[in-house]
Amino acid sequence: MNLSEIVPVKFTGDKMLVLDQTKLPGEQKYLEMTTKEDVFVAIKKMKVRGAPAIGVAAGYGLYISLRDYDGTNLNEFREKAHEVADYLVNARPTAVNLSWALKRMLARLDDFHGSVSGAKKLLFEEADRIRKEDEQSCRKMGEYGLTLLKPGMGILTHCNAGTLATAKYGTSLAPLYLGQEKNYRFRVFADETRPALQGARLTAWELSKAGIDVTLICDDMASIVMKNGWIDAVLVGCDRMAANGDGANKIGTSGVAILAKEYGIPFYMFVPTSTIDYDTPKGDDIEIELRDGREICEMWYKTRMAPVGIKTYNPSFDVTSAEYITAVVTEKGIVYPPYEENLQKLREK
Ligand SMILES: CSC[C@@H](O)[C@@H](O)C(=O)COP(=O)(O)O
Repeated sequence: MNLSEIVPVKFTGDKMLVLDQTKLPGEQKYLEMTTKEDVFVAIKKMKVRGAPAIGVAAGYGLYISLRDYDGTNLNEFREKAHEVADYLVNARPTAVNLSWALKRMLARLDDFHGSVSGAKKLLFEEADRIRKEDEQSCRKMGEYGLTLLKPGMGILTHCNAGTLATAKYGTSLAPLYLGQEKNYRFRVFADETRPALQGARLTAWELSKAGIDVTLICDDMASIVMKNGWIDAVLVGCDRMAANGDGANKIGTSGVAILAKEYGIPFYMFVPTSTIDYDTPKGDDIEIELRDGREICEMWYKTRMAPVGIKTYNPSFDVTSAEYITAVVTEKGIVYPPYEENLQKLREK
């Protein structure tokens, strides 16, 4: 498969299109985004999901929400841009790439002096730059990540940090794609990742489409595949890494990390620098999204999975404590503990 065939967010002509990931793997359907509400709902309902892809959607989303502004007053245009950003930033709380991308767009706009049409052009160009940089950054993470792996290794994944979650390649799946080009023959075990099934619906789909050997397991099977000796490394993405190296990722990730430590298996977290939040000192300070309980009981299945009216608790992410992370792979290189100190050094690179 050519990875360019799977693009979660794209601009075709003057249309912003989002691949509706809630329909995958059954249907590949693009939705056109024409308003800020379309973009907000697409992010909230996880039609576009994965931290970097959410950042890309936010960038283009800001642009499409403002391009029909028909005034000529730049200050008023800026105010509107801040209003739209304040709205979009609330679509989901955990992945820092959402606020990171919006802040970056607004900073460019605030520094700009010229016409409103020039400001619109600048916003589009900045959104496009965020997308292109993400693609390059994923490629670099893939190259660094591959240096940690050997041909034939067994790999465990959790959630989807693949091409569907980024501009291209993915973060933690990028080394698998680059390894595939070199005939590394990895054997991948993909956790299904309840409740939204990103592992089953998305990771298993994109890896198998690429011809990579992938076996789908339920989340509660991670321990047995580790015990069987089938896993040589765990590769996961990240939604927000605190300054001390604690990393929030899809619910269940911290359990996988604890298991990996128990079995002596390296646990690698792939974190573009756009996902590091230096303003958040530690994992406990990261807001964990709580989602609708219907995801647990009915949403992804044809029949109900639980009694009507059952109480639910549905946190969408958890924080893996830095002590369980063997290394953090970024586009600027691989970072080892002590994270507090070594993540800071990345800022100078
Ligand atoms: C490169 S994507 C990294 C993370 O965003 C990913 O692992 C993840 O947890 C996605 O969660 P989701 O709820 O599907 O947006």
